[in-house]
Amino acid sequence: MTWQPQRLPNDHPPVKSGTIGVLLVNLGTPDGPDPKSVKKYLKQFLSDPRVIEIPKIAWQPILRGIILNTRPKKSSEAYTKIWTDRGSPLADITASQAEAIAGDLGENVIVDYAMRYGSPSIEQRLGELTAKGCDRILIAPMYPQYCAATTATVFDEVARVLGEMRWQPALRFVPPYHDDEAYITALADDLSRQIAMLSFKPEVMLLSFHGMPERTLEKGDPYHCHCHKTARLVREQLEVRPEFSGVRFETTFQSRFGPAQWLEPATDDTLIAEGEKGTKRLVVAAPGFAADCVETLEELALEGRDEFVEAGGEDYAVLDCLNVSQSGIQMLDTMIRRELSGWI
Ligand SMILES: C=CC1=C(C)c2cc3[nH]c(cc4nc(cc5[nH]c(cc1n2)c(C)c5CCC(=O)O)C(CCC(=O)O)=C4C)c(C)c3C=C
Ligand SMILES: [Fe+2]
Ligand SMILES: [Fe+2]
Repeated sequence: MTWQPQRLPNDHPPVKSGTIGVLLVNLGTPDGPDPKSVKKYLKQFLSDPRVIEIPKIAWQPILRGIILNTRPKKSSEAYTKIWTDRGSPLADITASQAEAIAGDLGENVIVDYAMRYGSPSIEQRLGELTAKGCDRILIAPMYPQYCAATTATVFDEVARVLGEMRWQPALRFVPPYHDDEAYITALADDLSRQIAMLSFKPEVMLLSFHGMPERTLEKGDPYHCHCHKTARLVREQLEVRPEFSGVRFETTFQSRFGPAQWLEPATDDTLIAEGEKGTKRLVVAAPGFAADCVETLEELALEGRDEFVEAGGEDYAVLDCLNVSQSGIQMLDTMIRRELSGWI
């Protein structure tokens, strides 16, 4: 008997392939600013062992018994102040970033965004991309500085989702870009543009990064070093520009959480110390955030102003993150094109 090729069953499902996906991933945000939505979000976020590195058996009773009964109310007040009719600024800006780079990469590339915690989830978006035929996917964690609590947890979740797929796409990840020339130049140009628009010339510029427990540094997390390298490279580009002549640069860490020792100097303590020692004009930039969020719009812009002014400061401004600025989108486009090399 001669060999016959095996015939496919008539009901073989149609399979789509040949498309490339790009998924921008940022931290996440509640679905609404109300305490219930914030509680749901914090429960998911703060249950991640990459974020709180305390054994589950010790941490879960504290989280469920104390934190989730107190923090949602306080955080909800902060979210209420920054919420817009387009929802959470973090999700809104990340969606706009995806939209802005989508057109440039060609018809065969689908660009979308996901939130590591909350929605749209990585699971949902990976499902949608593969259903649209993306058999190659580039994941872009929107964190310039590598940190286990942010960058690594995106990888963990992508791996978990792929673990449930029969036909997995080929995957690439955008590496941390804390010292990438495209990022440093975009930051320097955008900060210069914004400084030129201020009504005052600052004496001090704080470069404020999100904090981390200090012990993560001892455990080998490169986050602290990445932040300091970004700060040095941006400062080196800025201090030779006329609009920054005489400006003193300081690097600080914000958003302390819980009783453990966090990276120092703390942004809030520094704002108070600057006001008390006679600094009158101060600006803050937050280069570690790819998009404005509750930490920049509320903690820095609102709480930070009060702290500085109550301590004796006068003029205060928080500059926008790269968001969808021309420099920011050009930088994302450059990095994503580079990481898609050979695919497009
Ligand atoms: C940019 C990098 C970030 C690191 C590093 C990071 C570490 C980290 N964060 C918490 C706890 C909270 N963070 C919260 C908000 C928040 N954090 C980041 C980024 C990093 N976090 C962003 C972009 C945001 C804003 C989200 C938004 O919806 O706008 C919050 C929630 C707000 C609040 O209650 O204050 C918490 C809590 C820990 C414990 C941690 C490191 C271990
Ligand atoms: Fe955070
Ligand atoms: Fe905060």
